Amino acid sequence: MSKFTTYLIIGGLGVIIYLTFRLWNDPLAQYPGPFIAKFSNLWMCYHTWSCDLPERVLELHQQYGPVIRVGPNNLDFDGKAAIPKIYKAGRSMPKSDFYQGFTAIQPNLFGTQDEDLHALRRRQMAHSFSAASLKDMENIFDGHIAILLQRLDKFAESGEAFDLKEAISFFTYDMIGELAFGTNFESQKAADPENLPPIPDHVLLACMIGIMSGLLPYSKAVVAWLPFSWSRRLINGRNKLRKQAMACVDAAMSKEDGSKNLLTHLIQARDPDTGASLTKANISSEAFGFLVAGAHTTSSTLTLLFFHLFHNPQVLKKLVDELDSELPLLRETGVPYTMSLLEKNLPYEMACVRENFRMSPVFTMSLPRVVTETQGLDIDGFHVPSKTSVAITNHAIHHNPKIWGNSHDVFNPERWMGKDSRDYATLLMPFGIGHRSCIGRNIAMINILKVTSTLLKNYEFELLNREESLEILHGGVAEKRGPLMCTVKMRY
Ligand code: HEM
Repeated sequence: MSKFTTYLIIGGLGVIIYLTFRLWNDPLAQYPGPFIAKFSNLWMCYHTWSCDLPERVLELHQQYGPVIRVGPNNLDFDGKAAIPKIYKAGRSMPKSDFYQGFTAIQPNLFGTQDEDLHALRRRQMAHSFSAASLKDMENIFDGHIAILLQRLDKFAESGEAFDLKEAISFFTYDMIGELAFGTNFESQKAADPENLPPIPDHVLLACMIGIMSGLLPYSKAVVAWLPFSWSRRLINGRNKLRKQAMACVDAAMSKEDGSKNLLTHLIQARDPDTGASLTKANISSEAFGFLVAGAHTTSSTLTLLFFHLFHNPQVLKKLVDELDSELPLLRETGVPYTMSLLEKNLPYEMACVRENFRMSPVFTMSLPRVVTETQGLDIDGFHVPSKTSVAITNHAIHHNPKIWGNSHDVFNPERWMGKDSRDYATLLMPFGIGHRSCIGRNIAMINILKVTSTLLKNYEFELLNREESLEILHGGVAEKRGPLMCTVKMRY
């Protein structure tokens, strides 16, 4: 027998012994799911890479019920009783190793598993994200919206068809870039997709590494050395983004021009107990986190909202009627609507925004937490052993027919106008839930409300392809597949 055959037999025996051991010694054996998930995270990895993981998770819940097994140590729930157990238990349910995949400079507010560090950073940053502080930065939002309006005016004058998804992406990257780094990426001006930071690639890479951390202890190092063009593309994208972030922070720290944005707030942030400030590496990793967590999420949400509105003409008409009766003509003032005006009274617009978050949440990666109680934890009537990773996939709970009825796949803002809307709101988790939920929620809402109101008040959009059905790529942060091609006319 050749040496190679001997090694092959020994390797094969090793695999058989491992699999048998896992099957006999499997604390999650009772939970249904794909067979391969009993042994490995490859099922999750494959579907993350295919950008359809949330849809496969939804199908499994429809087949097996409220809890499914998606990895050797991973359960996914889709019932309302699971929400407080997983996301409102504070420090007793910390983030899992999945989040290690997101560290590009240092662990930041989003990715850190250290609850003390998280609490300190959240205290240091809370003020900059408050509604009052954002009012001081309203000029940043308005400046970039004004450029978006100029671009749309040109399309209206020429009658040329254009990609609204791309126009929104340029706007959002410039806007969040200026908030996070005090730098205008000028992608609206360049109108070149090559200028956009490679955030979707970074997020996809982070999710793949995060999922593999349960499979390979050194997954980050391993991915860096894989000889495939796709892994090289993702790694290069991350390196480019990291360099860009650090250069912007260097420039902003040396300029001190009195401008107010999230970066200048980070530079001034102090530990309330010790007075210590953040180091340059701390600041870079937080600003990097803002761009990654805030730009693609906001632009995707806006694109999906417009897609749903344009494909539901009755809803669109009702919304435009509300804007016409509640808001003054914009061209008389010359600047986008102020937050104080929009906050006032646009219940139907808010219902449309909520329904879009329900139908098409964009932060659709799994948000796993670890059970730390030594005796395990009962979640929605199921006993979960200690150290298990548990999550709720927001796409799956948002489409659970037991909660939303059989019309869960219909875009129907009316469901947010009725008496059940308060209960529904507790089940909507586009921004996560609990102490690790989105700190940038106010920024996202300001953008969404300002852009939606301003664009629909000023323009009438015509889709190039009315028959197009919605396909979503779930690469960690979801986006509509392909462009959203339109023509546009001025309304007045
Ligand atoms: C529509 C837009 C947005 C959506 C859907 C969204 C969604 C989310 C979700 C689901 C989480 C929780 C993740 C988890 O539990 O692991 C989160 C956290 C976070 N988001 Fe957002 N986000 C949006 C916009 C923003 C913006 C504009 C910023 C900043 C400029 C931002 C910064 C963050 C940060 C720093 C965290 C970590 C918070 C913590 O752990 O304390 N997000 N976001």
